Amino acid sequence: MIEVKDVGISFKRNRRSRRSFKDLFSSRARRARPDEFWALRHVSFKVTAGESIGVVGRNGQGKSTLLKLVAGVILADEGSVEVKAGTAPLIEITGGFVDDLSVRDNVYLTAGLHGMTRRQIDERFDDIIGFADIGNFLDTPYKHLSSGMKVRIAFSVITQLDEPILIVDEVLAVGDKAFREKCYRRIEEMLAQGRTLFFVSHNEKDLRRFCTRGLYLEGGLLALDSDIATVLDRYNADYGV
Ligand SMILES: Nc1ncnc2c1ncn2[C@@H]1O[C@H](COP(=O)(O)OP(=O)(O)OP(=O)(O)O)[C@@H](O)[C@H]1O
Repeated sequence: MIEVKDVGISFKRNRRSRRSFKDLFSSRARRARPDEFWALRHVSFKVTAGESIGVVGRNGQGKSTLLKLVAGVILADEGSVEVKAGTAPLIEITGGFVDDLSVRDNVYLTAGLHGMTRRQIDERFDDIIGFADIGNFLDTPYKHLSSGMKVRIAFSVITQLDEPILIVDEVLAVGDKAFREKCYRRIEEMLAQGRTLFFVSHNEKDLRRFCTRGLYLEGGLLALDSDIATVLDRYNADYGV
């Protein structure tokens, strides 16, 4: 379902140092500047349908970047990422929502972008809003919601999409305990339906609960790709307290 081959992506540390016009025409090697670094490099793995994968690693080791590559939000500088099915990503707190649009409009926009018709969205609208349980804020601009409310509505929408691959970054951590548990049950239901999951978390219990396989990123490299227990043991041995 997913094939990531020798993928690399580089970022600039300093946004103000622009690429010169000359750089555009020079080779990739020449373009490698001291202020560029590889957030991910030489990363390869394959995922089959129905697998649930936990991505672990310390802060800044490339976990969210990997999720964004799989979601197609960013493109690799090296190698290839092939994703043979649609993805429902919840990677940033904003959930890809537009700040100035109301909650209602954002629901229609996001679901529409994932191929749902207006009628299909109308049918699921009450379920989406009911699950999020955000009270009477349907016509409020998204930017005025609290972080927890933003995540509630974003999670609710993306889990109502029919996309086979669910991608969830740590954002759920801002939800309150009761809502998190509701989300986790929803994720379990989706796994039982055979969906594929990519999950980033710093919570070992959650990783063990949902994931069968782990990818351990260290310094942008894939340090270990194994069953989740082995990956967590290794991560704990390296950095556990
Ligand atoms: N758009 C960007 N421009 C420049 N640097 C970036 C960009 N996105 C990510 N980075 C950098 O790439 C590295 C990897 O970031 P990433 O968000 O993937 O880490 P992470 O493992 O998800 O971290 P955390 O556990 O803190 O969420 C970091 O050094 C980060 O600063």
